[in-house]
Amino acid sequence: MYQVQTLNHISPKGLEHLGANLFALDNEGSKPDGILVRSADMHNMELGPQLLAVARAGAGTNNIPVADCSQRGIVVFNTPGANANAVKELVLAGLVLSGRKIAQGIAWAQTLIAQTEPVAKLVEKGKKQFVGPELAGKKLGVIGLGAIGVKVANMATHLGMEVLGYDPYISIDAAWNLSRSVKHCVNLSDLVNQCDFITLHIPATADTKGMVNAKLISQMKHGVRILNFARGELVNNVDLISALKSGRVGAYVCDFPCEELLGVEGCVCLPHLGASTPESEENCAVMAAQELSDYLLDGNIRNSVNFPSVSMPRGEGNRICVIHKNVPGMLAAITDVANKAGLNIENMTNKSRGDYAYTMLDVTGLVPDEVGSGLLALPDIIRVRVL
Ligand SMILES: NC(=O)C1=CN([C@@H]2O[C@H](COP(=O)(O)OP(=O)(O)OC[C@H]3O[C@@H](n4cnc5c(N)ncnc54)[C@H](O)[C@@H]3O)[C@@H](O)[C@H]2O)C=CC1
Ligand SMILES: O=C(O)C(=O)COP(=O)(O)O
Repeated sequence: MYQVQTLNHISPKGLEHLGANLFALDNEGSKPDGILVRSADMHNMELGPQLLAVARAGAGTNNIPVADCSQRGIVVFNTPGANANAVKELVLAGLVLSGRKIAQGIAWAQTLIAQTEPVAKLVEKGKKQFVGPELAGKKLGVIGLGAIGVKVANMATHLGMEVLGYDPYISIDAAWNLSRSVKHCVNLSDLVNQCDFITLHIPATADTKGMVNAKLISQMKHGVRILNFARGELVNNVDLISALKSGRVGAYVCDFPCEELLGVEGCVCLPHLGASTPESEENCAVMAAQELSDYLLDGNIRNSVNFPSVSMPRGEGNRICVIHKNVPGMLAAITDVANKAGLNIENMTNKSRGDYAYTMLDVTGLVPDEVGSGLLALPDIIRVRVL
């Protein structure tokens, strides 16, 4: 029986994939084998030595100590693309919100109730303060053309916008899915200096944190409207607020409110609603639960952010799963331990990713305890499981 701890509300449709005969679900989870998480911050959590995997029901993994997990042989999964449509639809709202002063208009309309003049008359008199531009014919810059960025870029072409995209690491899949009318920018300056609207769809990493700062803003068009449905950390808020005050930035629509942004004119804050649809919550939960189950039960790795994708159909016999450093001689050392125990290796697979690698062996014959301890005694072996 595997213990699975949920750190956030996870759609019950996903949890159904963790059958009660094999998995015990627990919110408190004193010693979980697996963790299911959305945005809960895990950086200061103590992760026990028994923890095998963390599955993020969503895209961003900056709330998880991924490097530390890698060193300890904890596999971290996410659910690529599972909430992309939900975010795309909210970006559509964000585009309109950033131009048409809808949030300000709604807030103003609410104040009319207390006035002496008829509301309809006040509306017609006051509406001119909320005039804002249309999207059609304007230039949209999409920074990051992954699961969400591609959907946003393609959608904007259907709104009659001219779309420019920037992503130096674009995947082949994403490139195939991108509309041919999206213009490819090879550097960021090229994109930011001509766009009326700019939308961010990149992960928060050491390289991207604070990337929208005074320097980048100074290269943007006067009055540019910026949308951030990616992560708050991508933007230097002090620089952004000062650009909103000077009018250099016309509007900032952001899914990540924080103290300094609230109440700033021109800033529209949403409470991290990008993925908050029943459809997306269900998609993410189902995918995360399946990834976790597949790894805990069979050792297969799919959609991990820190270990390679490795899977084999399960046959008869036992499976030995080894997480190790990506250094020469490991395969020979691992198979040597299996041979010495008299095991016949029926199938074997090995893949590496950066500093780490993963090897799975399907063997016939009972696996004696010495195999596990023998493997763990080898240098550069991080974790061994016999399933
Ligand atoms: N507001 C919300 O509720 C949600 C926010 N997100 C955020 O959006 C981000 C993107 O999500 P997905 O599109 O699903 O991820 P993804 O991994 O499919 O796409 C990210 C893209 O960013 C690109 N990229 C990385 N560094 C870059 C850089 N310096 N410049 C330009 N491009 C760069 C990558 O090559 C990749 O194509 C997530 O990491 C997460 O932080 C994701 C889902 C929901
Ligand atoms: O998937 C992501 O990166 C998100 O930001 C969504 O977060 P959530 O699952 O709604 O807490």
